[in-house]
Amino acid sequence: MDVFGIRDKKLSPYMTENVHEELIRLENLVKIYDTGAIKVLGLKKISLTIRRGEFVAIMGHSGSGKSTLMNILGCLDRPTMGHYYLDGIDTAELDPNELSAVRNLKIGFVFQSFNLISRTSALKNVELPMTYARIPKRKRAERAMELLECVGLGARADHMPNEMSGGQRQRVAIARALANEPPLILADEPTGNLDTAASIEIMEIFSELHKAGATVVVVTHEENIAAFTDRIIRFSDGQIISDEKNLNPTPGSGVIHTRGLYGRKGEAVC
Ligand SMILES: Nc1ncnc2c1ncn2[C@@H]1O[C@H](COP(=O)(O)OP(=O)(O)OP(=O)(O)O)[C@@H](O)[C@H]1O
Repeated sequence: MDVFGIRDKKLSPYMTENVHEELIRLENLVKIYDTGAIKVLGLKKISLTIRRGEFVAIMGHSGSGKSTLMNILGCLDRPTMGHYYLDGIDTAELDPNELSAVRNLKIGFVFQSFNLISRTSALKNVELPMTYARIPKRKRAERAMELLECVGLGARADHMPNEMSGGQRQRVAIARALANEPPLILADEPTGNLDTAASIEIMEIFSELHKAGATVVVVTHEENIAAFTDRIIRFSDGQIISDEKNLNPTPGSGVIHTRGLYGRKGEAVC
């Protein structure tokens, strides 16, 4: 199987072939944690489809299975049973190298704790995924600068993470997540370490990215954060207990300049 050229090591970040309407398809997904003495069911036969361009919140109490799901969606862990198709690819068929290549090209991660590299400038942090994708140095720097400008941090490109506020760090992390134009943005409690104003700012960026065509999946505990999304999926005890459209999402401010930020190849609507 040729996973969109990964076997050929053609790791172009701007690949848009294999565009599948269903970006995520989970079929009877089961995750069992085998701790030796006992087996814990993390996910119980989850079936779910997320279409390209959706903006989705995953909610649920502690222990409901959100992190387990995010780890599988992010190709960081494998299901015990069932299938996870990402952009039409059955991730179960990939070897570890292919899986990490898929991760780098198809998924942009945003974490609660930002996960920026300290003592490394904002610009270099954003460049990093492009280094793994073998983008030439000049192009990397250009694109990283463009992304930082889009999230309003052009003037901070040389700053280190510890010279920035939490909200600014998370904006750098979002710029980094977008570096390879991944079709999927996975954000795990992205506002968990932020105050209300910064949280709103971050959700407005996601909202604008969604309008620009990105598929964004956000795990959150907070109703006002989930309110920005178009679809809220609630988990309890490893199962989906509700999956509802949010007909009146909190709007983005529109001040974030996403034109050219995402989907320059026409995959997304800018
Ligand atoms: N590594 C592990 N080993 C054993 N059991 C685990 C492991 N990780 C998760 N679990 C169990 O799987 C279930 C789902 O846990 P998960 O971490 O996915 O929940 P969560 O909704 O993300 O919780 P939180 O909001 O607290 O992060 C829980 O019963 C948990 O105890």
